[in-house]
Amino acid sequence: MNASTNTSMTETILNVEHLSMKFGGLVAIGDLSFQARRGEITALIGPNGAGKTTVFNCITGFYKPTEGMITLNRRDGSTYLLERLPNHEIPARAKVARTFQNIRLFSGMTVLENLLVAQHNKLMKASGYTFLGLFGFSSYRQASAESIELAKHWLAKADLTDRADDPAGDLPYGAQRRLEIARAMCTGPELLCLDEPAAGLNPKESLALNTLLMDIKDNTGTSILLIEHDMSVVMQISDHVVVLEYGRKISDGDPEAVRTDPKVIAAYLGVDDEEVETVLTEVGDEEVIEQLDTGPDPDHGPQSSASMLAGPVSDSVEHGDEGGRVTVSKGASRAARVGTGAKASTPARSTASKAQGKTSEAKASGAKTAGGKASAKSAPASSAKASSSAAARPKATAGKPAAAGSATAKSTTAKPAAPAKKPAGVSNRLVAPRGGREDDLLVIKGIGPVNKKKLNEHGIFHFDQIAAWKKADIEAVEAYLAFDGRIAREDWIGQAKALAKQAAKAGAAKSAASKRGGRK
Ligand SMILES: Nc1ncnc2c1ncn2[C@@H]1O[C@H](COP(=O)(O)OP(=O)(O)OP(=O)(O)O)[C@@H](O)[C@H]1O
Repeated sequence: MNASTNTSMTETILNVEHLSMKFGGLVAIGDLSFQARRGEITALIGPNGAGKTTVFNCITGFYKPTEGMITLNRRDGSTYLLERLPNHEIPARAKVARTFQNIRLFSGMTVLENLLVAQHNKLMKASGYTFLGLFGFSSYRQASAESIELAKHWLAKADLTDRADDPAGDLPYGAQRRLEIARAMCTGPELLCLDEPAAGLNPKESLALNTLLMDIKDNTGTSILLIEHDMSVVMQISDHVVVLEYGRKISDGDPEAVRTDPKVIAAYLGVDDEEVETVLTEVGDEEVIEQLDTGPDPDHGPQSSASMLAGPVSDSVEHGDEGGRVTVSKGASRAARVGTGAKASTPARSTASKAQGKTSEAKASGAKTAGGKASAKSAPASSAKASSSAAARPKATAGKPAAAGSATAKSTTAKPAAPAKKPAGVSNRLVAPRGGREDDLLVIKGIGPVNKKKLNEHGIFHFDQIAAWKKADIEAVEAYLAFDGRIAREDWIGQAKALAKQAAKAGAAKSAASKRGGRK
């Protein structure tokens, strides 16, 4: 048994130290350290491919990390090194439970049965792992009654009592998410790991989720580690936020500190476009605004990557030679670009122009990244380490040139880059709204005023235009919106199809009515 008493660590439930995870040549997580405190909600955020799920998979034993240590301190003082525990022992012994990005319920079983199945281990133990349970062995009967009570308790907490006898698969999406969490809670976890619990939820369902998570936090003592893209959830309920970019930590602190951290804003981590603008205005940091306001780089256009945020295809993360430290290519990180404090308008372009050569090299070698995720290609020897000094806040250096010797500082004196190529446009763009009247794109969840403005600027005014987008259109649009994958994640096309259908129906009804009116 690798459990030992450790009283000094009682405030920290989870201690991740120098965690690295490589998949072949790809470094999904590089030298990551952070802590989660007992009784708190810790959020792990970052753009697609930042390594969040990989961290979860290491904590819950699905992956054995390449390097590093993950220590779980239980309330009774025992300590478990999770990377050494067989994965099936992590829930039972270390008391870590998790949910997945894709709901994994027994959809044919009832809601109540799902909660009872979760307690199978406890019941098996009570039966002495024999058939005695069938004959009403008293310890089994007691455990069985307790299991039902616990299931009922979590049914009520998740607001699912009325649906107890319905098949889990019949529940609305938001209720299924809550059921998954209730099921995990029936195992009595000390640490609950939730992978994007708010994904696909409508605002009402999101609110119900927040309520459930706050209830868990306030009344059970279970600590929560949360991966989430929905910033309203993160900012409202988290005590502590850790931000990843390309497998490395770029920020760590309370929600307000992280929200206004220029490195985070620069990386657009999990923050909606609208929110970025609000934050920048609140922060009032013109230098950061200027640095970000350079428009999509040609290297970040749809040809090389689906997102201007994803970095050129050749941008990479790799292990350095000394001490197994991980280096991140400068061009890969928007956060690092801000961190140099280099003057506005030149850094992004200059870095982009430097990256141009690498991009074509990557293309030639066929090193493509799916959905803008980090590629496994080696960074050049000159790539700067993404050290905390490189990531110093630009406010501290406002108005000053970047530190001598910094890669980006040099780039500020470079000749201006060639004019940017325009990213390929959307196939069905219009010069102006049809009949001079545009649809209210703001009713599509995920499109806020900033995105709407950008869409309009790119000739998109109507639901049916969005409904008709194909893969290439989505890539073209994502080149000027923040975040890879948001169109699919928020199902803009599905929403637009439904709205276009409604609008067509309303239009048909109106013209029928006017015809009838004309005949009278
Ligand atoms: N089993 C695997 N084999 C190879 N590469 C993997 C594997 N799992 C993850 N990766 C890669 O590791 C990187 C990090 O992926 P991960 O899923 O952890 O990111 P994430 O931050 O959770 O992204 P998302 O928000 O899209 O879920 C990605 O480049 C991904 O392609």
